[in-house]
Amino acid sequence: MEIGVIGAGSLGLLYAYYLSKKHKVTLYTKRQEQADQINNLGIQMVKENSYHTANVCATSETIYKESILIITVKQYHLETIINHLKKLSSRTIVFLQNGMGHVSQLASLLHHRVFVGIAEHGALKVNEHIVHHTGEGFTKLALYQDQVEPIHDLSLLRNEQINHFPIVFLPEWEKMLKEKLIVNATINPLTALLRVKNGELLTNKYYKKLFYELFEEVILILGMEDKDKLWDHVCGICTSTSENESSMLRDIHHQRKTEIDSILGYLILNANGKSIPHVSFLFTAIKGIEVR
Ligand SMILES: NC(=O)C1=CN([C@@H]2O[C@H](COP(=O)(O)OP(=O)(O)OC[C@H]3O[C@@H](n4cnc5c(N)ncnc54)[C@H](OP(=O)(O)O)[C@@H]3O)[C@@H](O)[C@H]2O)C=CC1
Ligand SMILES: CC(C)(CO)C(=O)C(=O)O
Repeated sequence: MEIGVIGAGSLGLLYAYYLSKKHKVTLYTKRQEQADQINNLGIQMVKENSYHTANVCATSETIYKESILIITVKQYHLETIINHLKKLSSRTIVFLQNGMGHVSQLASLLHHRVFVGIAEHGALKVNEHIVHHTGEGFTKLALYQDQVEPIHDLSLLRNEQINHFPIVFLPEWEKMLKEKLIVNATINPLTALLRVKNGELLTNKYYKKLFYELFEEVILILGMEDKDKLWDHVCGICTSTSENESSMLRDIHHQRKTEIDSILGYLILNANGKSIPHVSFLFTAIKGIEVR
């Protein structure tokens, strides 16, 4: 299959590397200098101190000619891309962003087959063409909204699995995104504000109290049932990533914009007057840190 990956940051380099094992991949960069480096040197993927190289074609031209496009830019860069996608003929488009800010924009793309997904991998861009695969996980995909599932191009991804890069398809897009949102809405802003690794939210009893109170507000806004099971899920991820800095903490350390608008901002927009003091406080605190 011909696959275009749009956004050559941490996740885009990782996905282009693995997908190129079985497919013809074009990686769309923002800057031509990055595309030139990738074309000259390939993508290098580092895992447990060993380097692996894949030759992938890269360009900064927004031609997007492939029948499958995987979007790996941050939430706050989606608008430009979505404006391009609106004008393209029908194809399969996959969104892999954390948060749910993009969901309201997907209605303008319904002439395409739109999938939303969550990436459980950990990826860290080392430089323009090298990516560190810091944690293995599933890519979970679901068809967005009421689109009838056709025999879609992505079926091939399900059938032709790539080693260390499993892809699964789930039936309920909203449940899938909400479960991931709960993780990112609790772990990310708290670790970013407290400047701690994920695991400390469980080992420090005061932080754990805040963590649980925040979790309760997030569940309330999303109207989720099965609170105990979801709390176990969030704690499980916190434990398995205990030595990680969350992406929001990393963004703050590197003085980059965070994805807070599409995580807690999205929740505030959907709170319908519910009492959510922790969510509101954390949203404003992270926005304040961004400005600083
Ligand atoms: N990294 C990870 O482990 C995971 C990330 N995610 C999610 O995936 C998404 C991407 O994250 P991540 O890869 O870490 O982010 P990065 O910031 O590393 O990568 C985003 C890339 O998109 C590029 N970009 C921005 N606008 C455009 C454009 N118009 N055309 C082409 N490229 C563009 C940026 O280019 P430039 O650098 O030149 O500005 C950057 O290279 C986020 O929503 C994140 O939450 C989810 C799970 C895991
Ligand atoms: C799962 C978690 C919290 C891992 O750090 C993450 O997705 C992130 O940091 O954005």
